Amino acid sequence: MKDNIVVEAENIKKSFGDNVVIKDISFNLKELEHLAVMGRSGSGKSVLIKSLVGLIVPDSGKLNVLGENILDMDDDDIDVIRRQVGYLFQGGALYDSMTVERNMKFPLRRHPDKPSESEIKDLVDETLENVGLLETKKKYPSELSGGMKKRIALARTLIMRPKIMLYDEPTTGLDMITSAEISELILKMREEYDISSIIITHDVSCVELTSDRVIILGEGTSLAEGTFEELSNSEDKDIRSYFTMIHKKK
Ligand SMILES: Nc1ncnc2c1ncn2[C@@H]1O[C@H](COP(=O)(O)OP(=O)(O)OP(=O)(O)O)[C@@H](O)[C@H]1O
Repeated sequence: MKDNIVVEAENIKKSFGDNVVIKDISFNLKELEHLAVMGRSGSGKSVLIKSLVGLIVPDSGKLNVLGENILDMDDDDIDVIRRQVGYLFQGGALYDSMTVERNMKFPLRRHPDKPSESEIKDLVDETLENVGLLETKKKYPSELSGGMKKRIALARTLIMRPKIMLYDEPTTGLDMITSAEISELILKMREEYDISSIIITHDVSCVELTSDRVIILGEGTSLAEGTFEELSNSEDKDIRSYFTMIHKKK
């Protein structure tokens, strides 16, 4: 991990009408760091990471992503940042009517370098190879298992070579072995592509395997911050409880 800070959030606040979701949250993400974000359903985890790519605009606070204050940006400038931040959505939805290959090519239309056909083919092949699924290129999503779909969705995000990855519950709905494989893949992708990541998850094993640091959100704020070791052995039983079976599933 390096000391450069790639995300800096200070005193973020966000309400939807009367629903105060984020009262006051500050955190940062260092280059090559893996930060896990835990918290009960509805604690604002997704709202927080959506605000990093301009999908949700906080009511107040400071938000720097890759050195840019994204709250002061117009849509075109946010788009430049967005291309460098990969977002693996909860459903990780692939287009069912397209083969894996076409799904992979889809985001490249927005690639600023406008790669040639042969460069696109190389990018698709290399990225699929890296998630171990080159052989699925001509298949449709309906022919793939849940774990495979997740890998392809990840590959499709990685094809843009993001500097930051935002994972929204990457292992939800997968069995324990497949979940562990996805966690391993998250680690491998950091090595391969020098990515810093924020990983929202309820999966304690995923936190243990992937994270350098953990924050727990609750009551609109950060309830605790530390390593997996520190928080899972916390003296505060409420904090420890996030690492027990009760919180493994929603
Ligand atoms: N676009 C929106 N408009 C209105 N309310 C919203 C919007 N997005 C989120 N919320 C509200 O913000 C709260 C937090 O939602 P969020 O999805 O961030 O929770 P979460 O911690 O990610 O939960 P989960 O673990 O279930 O995914 C919820 O009460 C939700 O209804």
